[in-house]
Amino acid sequence: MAPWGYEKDNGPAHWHKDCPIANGKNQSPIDLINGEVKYDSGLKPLTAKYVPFSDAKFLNNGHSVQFQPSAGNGSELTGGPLAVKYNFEQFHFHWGNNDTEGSEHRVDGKMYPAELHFVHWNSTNPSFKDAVGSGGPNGLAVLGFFLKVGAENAALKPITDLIPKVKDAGTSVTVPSNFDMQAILPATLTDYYTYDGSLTTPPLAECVKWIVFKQPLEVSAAQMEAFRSVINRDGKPMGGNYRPPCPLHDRAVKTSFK
Ligand SMILES: CCc1cc2c(cc1OS(N)(=O)=O)CC[C@@H]1[C@@H]2CC[C@]2(C)[C@@H](O)CC[C@@H]12
Ligand SMILES: [Zn+2]
Repeated sequence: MAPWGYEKDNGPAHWHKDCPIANGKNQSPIDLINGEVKYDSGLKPLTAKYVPFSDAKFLNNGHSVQFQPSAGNGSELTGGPLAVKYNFEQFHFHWGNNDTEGSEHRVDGKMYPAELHFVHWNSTNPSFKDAVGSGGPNGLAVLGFFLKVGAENAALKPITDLIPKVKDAGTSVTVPSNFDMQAILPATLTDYYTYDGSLTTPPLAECVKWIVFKQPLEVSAAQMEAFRSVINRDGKPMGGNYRPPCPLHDRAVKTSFK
């Protein structure tokens, strides 16, 4: 099969041919149906401690645009549904070609124009790749934030301002060392959905504790348009780089809020 993508001839409906786990029982994303989730009073807020990176790239990998430090620097995630400390690895985005589509997770069938994933790996593993392959849903912890169009997002501006420099697949740019990643996050990481799932692109490994925040972040229309100028390896707009929802099977979605 042609390398995987999001087009008609290589999109999500084809992925099972190279990745049979695509039809597994713990796949992501899912539709978060409020009538079916279960409040869990044991779910505490999460704590993300992000230290500014001295050497990080912002890159276009053909499927997304991604913030990627060259090495760990002690940035970590703890709390919530997590039993141990998780190290920050990268963040990246999924978006649509118009405001009615773009997010991977949905809420009662509603899609947001984009979704931001902060990726962390279980620190009991020697490396990120080991964590991906560690088996079971505790290898990675991914924070998902919906993006909606509204006020300009000043914390994300240093990143969205770099997008024109990574318009073409395979390009990258150095991120200024004064970029404050912590500022992207809401002050308190309280109201979220959490469930056991997978990577949302091949190899679709079922290694992710998903933590999706109820409250969307806002970005301006201009910031949304910046994403829509990015192109993929086929020279087409990258917008639409989201997988449709997968069956829940017998998983429970828990919430930290009533
Ligand atoms: C969770 C973020 C993440 C990590 C990876 C992918 C996709 C990912 O985004 S997502 N949307 O969170 O699932 C696809 C490529 C994967 C990578 C995890 C590590 C690898 C599996 C490598 O070992 C080889 C291919 C890599
Ligand atoms: Zn993602």
